[in-house]
Amino acid sequence: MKILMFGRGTIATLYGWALEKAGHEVEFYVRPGRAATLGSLVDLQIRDGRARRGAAVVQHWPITLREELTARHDYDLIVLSVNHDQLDNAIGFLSPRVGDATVLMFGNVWAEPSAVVSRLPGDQVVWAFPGGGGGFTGSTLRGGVLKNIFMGFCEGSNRTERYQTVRALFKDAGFSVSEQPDFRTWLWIHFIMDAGLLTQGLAVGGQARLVASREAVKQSVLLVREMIPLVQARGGTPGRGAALISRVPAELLGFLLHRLLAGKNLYSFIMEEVERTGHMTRESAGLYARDVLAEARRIGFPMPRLASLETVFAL
Ligand SMILES: NC(=O)C1=CN([C@@H]2O[C@H](COP(=O)(O)OP(=O)(O)OC[C@H]3O[C@@H](n4cnc5c(N)ncnc54)[C@H](OP(=O)(O)O)[C@@H]3O)[C@@H](O)[C@H]2O)C=CC1
Ligand SMILES: CC(C)(CO)C(=O)C(=O)O
Repeated sequence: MKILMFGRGTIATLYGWALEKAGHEVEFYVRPGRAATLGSLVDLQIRDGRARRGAAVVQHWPITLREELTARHDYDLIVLSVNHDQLDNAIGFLSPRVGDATVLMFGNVWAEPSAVVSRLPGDQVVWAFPGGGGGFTGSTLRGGVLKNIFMGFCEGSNRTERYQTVRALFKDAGFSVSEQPDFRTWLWIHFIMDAGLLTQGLAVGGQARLVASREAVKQSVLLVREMIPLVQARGGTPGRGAALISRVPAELLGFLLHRLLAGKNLYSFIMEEVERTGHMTRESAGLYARDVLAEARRIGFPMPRLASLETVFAL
């Protein structure tokens, strides 16, 4: 398969590498003028959750950057993994250039998913979310991929041939796919979990401090708990996981989440690399809470706990 990763960001590079290793032809679209600065080599210092014990990968990886994309391209798949506030712009650029490619939406979304992709041909859009992460320092990529990725359906999308092809692409590359039928709600719940953790991280002076404190992790659970009804108010249908967050004592949830975040596992390693590389600035981390609070205010939904931390995440 011929694959275009949109941008040469963290997720695009991690999964571009994994897909190229699985035998596909992978290229990166970067903004005009960026190829020379980015260079055609990435230093990978990552861990691969598909291998035993998340084996380390240290490799100089030559990549192909493209600064141009016309509608007459021959890519089978375009992987769109940009920050949620960059989606509108990226899709505006892509919409007249999609051609016959499948577009894989592969990152955070907080707006209405069907509205986000409304300028793309609906039957060419497939939804997924990465199970990996990290960040760049210069041309060195630190982080990793978990074995699992998430896929699912938003309004108007379903188990089409294109969906099956993308699913098979990842499975054949050694990933396991966790299928979430109501992907719209899944994306929103994931987003508020990011918002809770990132906001509390900002409140205590960084994700490393958050992870070191069971109390701070518990506070992030309370933030997420407050946000779940907002997802419902927007028409989402939070399932069992969200019900657990709402009902299980925060002390216990804080304890369990703290164990996951502070434990020696690939997920906590990846989150440490996000922090260590400075991938999230104060501004980008605060964006999650700003967007959640803006939506709450837009629909008149009270969110006192989050609002009380506004000075922490305001611009
Ligand atoms: N990093 C992580 O640990 C994780 C990230 N995610 C999610 O995955 C998504 C991608 O994140 P991540 O890879 O970290 O983000 P990055 O900021 O690392 O990468 C985004 C890339 O997209 C490029 N880009 C954005 N808009 C355009 C455009 N219009 N034209 C050309 N290039 C563009 C950016 O280029 P430029 O620099 O020129 O703007 C940048 O290279 C996000 O939704 C994020 O929340 C999910 C799990 C973990
Ligand atoms: C790691 C983080 C918060 C930042 O990129 C992220 O985007 C995610 O896990 O969804």
